[in-house]
Amino acid sequence: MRMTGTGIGQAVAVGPVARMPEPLATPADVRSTIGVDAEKARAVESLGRVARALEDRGAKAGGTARDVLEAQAMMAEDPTLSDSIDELLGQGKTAERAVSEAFAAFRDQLAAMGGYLGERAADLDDVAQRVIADLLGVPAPGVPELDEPFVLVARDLAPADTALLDLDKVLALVTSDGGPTSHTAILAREKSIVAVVGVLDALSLADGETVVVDAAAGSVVSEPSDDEIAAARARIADRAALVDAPATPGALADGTAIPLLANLGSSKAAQAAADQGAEGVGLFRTEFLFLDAGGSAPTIDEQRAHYVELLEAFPGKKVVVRLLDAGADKPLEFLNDAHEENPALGLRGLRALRVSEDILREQLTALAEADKVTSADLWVMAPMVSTVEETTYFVSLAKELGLKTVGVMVEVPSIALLADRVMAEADFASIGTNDLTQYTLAADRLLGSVASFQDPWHPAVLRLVGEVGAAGARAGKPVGICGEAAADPLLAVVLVGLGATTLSMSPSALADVRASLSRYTLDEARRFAETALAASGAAEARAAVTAAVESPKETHS
Ligand SMILES: C=C(OP(=O)(O)O)C(=O)O
Ligand SMILES: [Mg+2]
Repeated sequence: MRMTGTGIGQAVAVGPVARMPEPLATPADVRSTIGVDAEKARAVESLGRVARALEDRGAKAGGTARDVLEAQAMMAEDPTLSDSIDELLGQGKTAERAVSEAFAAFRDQLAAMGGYLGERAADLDDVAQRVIADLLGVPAPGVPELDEPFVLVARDLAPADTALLDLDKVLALVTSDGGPTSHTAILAREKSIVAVVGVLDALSLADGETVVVDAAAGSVVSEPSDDEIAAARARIADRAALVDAPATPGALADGTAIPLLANLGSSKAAQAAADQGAEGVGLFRTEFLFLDAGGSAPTIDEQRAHYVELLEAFPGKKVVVRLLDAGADKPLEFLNDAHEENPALGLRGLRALRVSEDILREQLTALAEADKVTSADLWVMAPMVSTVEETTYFVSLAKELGLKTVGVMVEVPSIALLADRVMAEADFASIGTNDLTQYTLAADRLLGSVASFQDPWHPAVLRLVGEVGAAGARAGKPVGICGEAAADPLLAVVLVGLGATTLSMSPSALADVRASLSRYTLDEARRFAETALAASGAAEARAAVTAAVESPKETHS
């Protein structure tokens, strides 16, 4: 049987299923026999113990996992939750029951919000289970411990479990819940774990049965035939060879160079990206620097130190730093108004920086100073630019403050449509396909209910990319892609056919994209682009290009 979901990455795995144990039963609603104060003491101690344990696991895991686990630890000690637990204890309930009810009420509120917050509901369930297990003195539910490697099947994986998965044991992850922005998906992507999330029938898989998990196809095949297993094993061997192959510069089959760059959010990840063959950095997101600074912008000195560390990791290489993109999915208290009804259409990105121009000037100054003492080739660009006038404003300010190569992100359809005029002002453009898709299809990128619209294969998005590519070629200026679209190996070829001159992506995607580009010439890439543009929707475009790739003769006719 073939089940489908959202695949994360391109890899494939074969192995026996191991199911996550089912959650603990809801504690019975019986009256406490030890009294309110004693129950309160038990609850407080347990919540504290679980919070500390989550923090310890976070410290051990580091990176994104640490942030996720620390957020969970904070949930355990959330004052609103502890108030409702106290209230329930006051009614004579046991600590187990009060914790269960209070967390369940809060999780329902989150789930009802949908989108990013809805996907945090699973995190809350996990914290509740850990506290109840602690109160009952039983082990916390978690990943099974087996001697042989297995495919882990679960409703949804708690961040605490994903973060600490033993990658030698877990061949793949299959979950019945969770969307592309769930923590499971984010962490699986970061750790390069083969994963398919949102497989509705996943829980019908039984312990011990063999499955083929294909992330590229977003499928899970149960009871696979011998041929299917052999084909999957051959792909596993091919991928292993690919990942181990020396990281040559990105190029098409006819030798056209397409530099492959990394998307980074912290200079700490720079060395690992260089090791995975990144030829530079195509998008350095600076929001994290500002989020970590706590309540105000970091000083010029603090910023300079961070930028120097980044630039030093790429001597002689291109590094594109994006100015602070606060607002919408990345709000910052000191720059954004929390009360906007449509923050994605509000004062975000360059619009917010322009209102607080001192912050913009300080960031540009810190970058110019870091550039002076390092040998990387620093480019800077502004996020959420929607007019030619904003382009002129940003380019002239950045140049006045000493930056040499200054460009804009193309994330809003208006400037893709006026790309000629934008390219006359800017030194380069970098297309952010995540936002460009959100704005072209009018679909909030954080909202699960409209996730199906958020597909960069949509010909409307591709047509805008083509406008920018053509304008770049006419002006003789580079056009990069730095949204998730560049990490899709087949779409990457289409984007090059539309005029992209560089591609930037999370480092774990580099090997697959490099291999895919090397299979096609520029002429073929252009033909695939035409095929995609001629389709009427995202699914049709993907299917038409996949068919063209599989029967090359037709594309030549
Ligand atoms: C690269 C992009 O920026 P971010 O995902 O940080 O908004 C994008 O919008 O495609
Ligand atoms: Mg963006």
